Amino acid sequence: MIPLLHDFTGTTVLVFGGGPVGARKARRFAREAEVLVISPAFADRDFGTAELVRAAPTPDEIGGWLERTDPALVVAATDDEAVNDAVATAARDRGILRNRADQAGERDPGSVVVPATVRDDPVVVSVATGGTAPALSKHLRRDLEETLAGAGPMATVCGRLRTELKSRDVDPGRRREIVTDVVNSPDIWTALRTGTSNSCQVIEDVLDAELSAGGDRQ
Ligand SMILES: C[C@@]1(CC(=O)O)c2cc3[nH]c(cc4nc(cc5[nH]c(cc(n2)[C@H]1CCC(=O)O)[C@@](C)(CC(=O)O)[C@@H]5CCC(=O)O)C(CC(=O)O)=C4CCC(=O)O)c(CCC(=O)O)c3CC(=O)O
Ligand SMILES: NC(=O)C1=CN([C@@H]2O[C@H](COP(=O)(O)OP(=O)(O)OC[C@H]3O[C@@H](n4cnc5c(N)ncnc54)[C@H](O)[C@@H]3O)[C@@H](O)[C@H]2O)C=CC1
Repeated sequence: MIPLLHDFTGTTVLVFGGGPVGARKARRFAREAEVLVISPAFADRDFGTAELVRAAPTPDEIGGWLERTDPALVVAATDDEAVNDAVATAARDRGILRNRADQAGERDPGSVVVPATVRDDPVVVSVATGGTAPALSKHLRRDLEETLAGAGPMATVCGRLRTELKSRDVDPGRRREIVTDVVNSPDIWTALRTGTSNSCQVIEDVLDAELSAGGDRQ
């Protein structure tokens, strides 16, 4: 399987199963998509902004739900294997992405897996174990949360610097050098992590240093 980032904005994600696993998947996709959770009962969990629909479809009713809701992705997270099978088959027949929460290993072409994910926007890192050890994915995700502290603001700094340097016609070689030095600077990482400097201050400092160095060179 090959990891990709998929934009779900403006799409519907349909989740079958309102247990803890359905809730976790619903929360995940609700940050971007309209999520509908279909289930006869709902665990006392956070489903994010998902819409909860009380129903217990039989396997031969699953296709109808897909036709009516036209989802970009369907999640099979019920405790009924026949229903999960029907969800996977109905989605495959219609060319819709599908995620089975109750299976690992061998799966249909076109199926997707949900990795453990750390976000410090705009940075995102995901971990998967080929379905072998989801608990390990979770463990590594927690470790990565610490390693990645400050990565979001660092990405913001680099992005704004690139724009600023381009608009000032700094040559591409020098631009790359400046951005690489910023990414490798332990002082800037510490400043962003501890909050002693924010992104704007770091950008201002780097640009000031570059402009005065440019002045010296002339
Ligand atoms: C294949 C996959 C399909 C998919 O769901 O996409 C899948 C399948 C299964 N998971 C099972 C069990 C557990 N899953 C978790 C947790 C997570 N599982 C997630 C993903 C995936 N799980 C995909 C593969 C990812 C990979 O390759 O690593 C995470 C990363 C993402 C998310 O779900 O959001 C999320 C952590 C999120 C986080 O915290 O960051 C825990 C730990 C816990 O709950 O605390 C346990 C119990 C401990 C254990 O068993 O390891 C079982 C057995 C069920 C049973 O025994 O009945 C199956 C089915 C089977 O193996 O047959
Ligand atoms: N991928 C993952 O991360 C994990 C996957 N699992 C697997 O996922 C499945 C779900 O896990 P949990 O949420 O803990 O189980 P659960 O048993 O707590 O919840 C299952 C939900 O499915 C609903 N349901 C039953 N029949 C249905 C139907 N016809 N249509 C729609 N919903 C229906 C139930 O009302 C219940 O809300 C488990 O059977 C297990 O195989 C379990 C742990 C982690």
